[in-house]
Amino acid sequence: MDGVQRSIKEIEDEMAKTQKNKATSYHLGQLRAKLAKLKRELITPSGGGGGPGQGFDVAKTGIASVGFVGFPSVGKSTLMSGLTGTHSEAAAYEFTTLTSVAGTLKVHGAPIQIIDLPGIIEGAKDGKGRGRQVIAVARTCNLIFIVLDVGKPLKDKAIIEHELEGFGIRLNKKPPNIVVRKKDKGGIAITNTVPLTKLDNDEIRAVLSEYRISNADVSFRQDANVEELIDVIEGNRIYIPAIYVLNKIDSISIEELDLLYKIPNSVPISSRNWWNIDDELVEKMWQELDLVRVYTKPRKAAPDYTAPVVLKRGKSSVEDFCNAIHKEIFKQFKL
Ligand SMILES: Nc1nc2c(ncn2[C@@H]2O[C@H](COP(=O)(O)OP(=O)(O)OP(=O)(O)O)[C@@H](O)[C@H]2O)c(=O)[nH]1
Ligand SMILES: [K+]
Ligand SMILES: [Mg+2]
Repeated sequence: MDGVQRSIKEIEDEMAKTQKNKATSYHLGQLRAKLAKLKRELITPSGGGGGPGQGFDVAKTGIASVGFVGFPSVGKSTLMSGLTGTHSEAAAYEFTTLTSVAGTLKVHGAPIQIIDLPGIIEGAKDGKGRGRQVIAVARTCNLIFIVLDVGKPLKDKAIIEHELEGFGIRLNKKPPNIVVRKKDKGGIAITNTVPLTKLDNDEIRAVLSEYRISNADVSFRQDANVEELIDVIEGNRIYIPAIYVLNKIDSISIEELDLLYKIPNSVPISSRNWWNIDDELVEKMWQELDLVRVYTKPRKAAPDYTAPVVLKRGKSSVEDFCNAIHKEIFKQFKL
């Protein structure tokens, strides 16, 4: 354990033995903020070597990208090869895949980049295995498939979520509706449009002070917790949708399968037998990517339904459309 990791452990231990109440909330707020700052050091190491993304970067193609994250041998490569036709080696031993392998899947006319990645293990974000590089690629994707083996305990799910969270990725969450507006003077003014049940003023002040913010208007428009406040102050969080792909259902019973359906945002599949993939998984992927198809209609002719222009929702203005076909067209359009 290096210095940073030891400090993290000390703070976590102290937080664990500190009961939350009025008297301790300032102190707990301070500890939370200190912890977040230390974790940031872990993921952005100063000095060369081992930086995120090294040797692993994927040239982005297509309209959106989906990255596969999971423990070794859960079936990521089997699924990726089947979806895209691009060969990614699959085998019964762990760490078969050693780098990123990208392919393309066409969904409703839109080319989607599918990125197979090496398996990750607990401690990945702290530099174990190739975890950092894997997570760094995942950070750049529009959607993450968290691939799990239904034959293994589902505690894997919590471990992977923790690894991604530790790298500033927020899964299936919206950016917190909190605004911190720094000023030159005037001290701290805290306002809220909804009651705050998870945070008190002391805790908020402790966090701000830990980040050396002494003059700011802070407005809460949701019942936020301390983590969400810190996320807004840190500012480098990435909000990505995730689907839990529960693979190898061919190896379990119907009763066990019923239980799996209770996991939110999940799709049980078998990549070996190709069950539940084309209709269920690919459709769910399409929904989560939230893409918009625009059909072009030549004058005095029927719309062309074979070649839609695909845009991201919220980025589907006439300008975005023109940009998608050709940047020059938009310039002409403005005249
Ligand atoms: N029973 C069953 N086995 C599967 C399924 N999908 C993959 N496998 C097997 O699981 C093993 C691992 O598959 P891979 O596709 O290499 O898994 P991976 O997650 O890419 O593994 P790494 O690259 O090592 O992380 C292989 O022996 C596959 O044949 C499935 O749906 N059912
Ligand atoms: K494998
Ligand atoms: Mg693989």
